[in-house]
Amino acid sequence: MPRWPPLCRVVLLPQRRQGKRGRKAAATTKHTGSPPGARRQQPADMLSSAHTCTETACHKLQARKRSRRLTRPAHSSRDTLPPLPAPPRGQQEDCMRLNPSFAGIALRSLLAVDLWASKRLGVCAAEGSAWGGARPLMKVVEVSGHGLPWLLGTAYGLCQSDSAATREVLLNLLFALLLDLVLVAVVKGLVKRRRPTHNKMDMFVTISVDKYSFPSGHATRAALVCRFVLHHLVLAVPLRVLVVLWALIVGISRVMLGRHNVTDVLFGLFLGYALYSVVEYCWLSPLSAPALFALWSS
Ligand SMILES: CC(C)=CCC/C(C)=C/CC/C(C)=C/COP(=O)(O)O
Repeated sequence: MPRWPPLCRVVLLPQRRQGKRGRKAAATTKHTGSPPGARRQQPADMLSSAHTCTETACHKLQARKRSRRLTRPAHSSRDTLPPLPAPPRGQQEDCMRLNPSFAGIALRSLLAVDLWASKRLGVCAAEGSAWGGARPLMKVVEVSGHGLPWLLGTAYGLCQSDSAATREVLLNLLFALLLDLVLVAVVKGLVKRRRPTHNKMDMFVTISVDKYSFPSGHATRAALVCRFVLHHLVLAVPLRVLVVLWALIVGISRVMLGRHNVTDVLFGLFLGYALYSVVEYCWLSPLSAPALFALWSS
């Protein structure tokens, strides 16, 4: 059997069905590697045919088997060409690596920029870093957005409150904080993105999933609490501005301390903001959760 050039699919046609013109074409193809009348392949064509080359590489084995199969008599009941079988799994992965999708390239580029920017912005990651002197202050900001003080403070306020309205708001804040802890733990456990390598693991009280960084728990909490407070507390404008600034500073401090990449914080802020809408939707009141409120008033 003749050996055909690897790019040439003409070889896959059975000789007996080609006729005179077909045989001539096949002869030309054998000699030049391209069908008669076809212009010579230009560099641009080669670029655009990269996919074909990859596909051919992936199907090389299958094409050989297939051409062997085509030597059977033309009167065979299976005269028509069967579809090419899917390449084995390993070869499929090679194809994907050689032909990354636009989304894949965009995501990889975003992550590369994210890592680079996060490293540059981690100016308080250690005492010896560019802004190492500000590290103690950043750690105070860290504690201000930590889950434990917020949970303990809300629970304490709930125990002390003597008005039904305050109790309702604090009970919902407690519910929101717990929901946030669970959601962040689930996403961290699923995504399993490691914290930046320049992070010093000297954080105030952590749980097991806190070895992961996506999303930032501090950022979700800051955005959630910020929306909650702005919605349920009557505050003067300067105080409202301070609350928003606090949430932003908590987010920024996560990157400056080297705890997180920028995307962890951005997604965290988005998640916390969205979570508040869920809390509003599931708002607990003496009407929707009478047992819970009865328990508290007794
Ligand atoms: C009731 C209970 C389970 C309390 C746990 C409070 C706690 C230890 C929360 C973890 C807060 C924390 C360290 C989050 C990590 O924040 P990132 O911004 O570093 O993701």
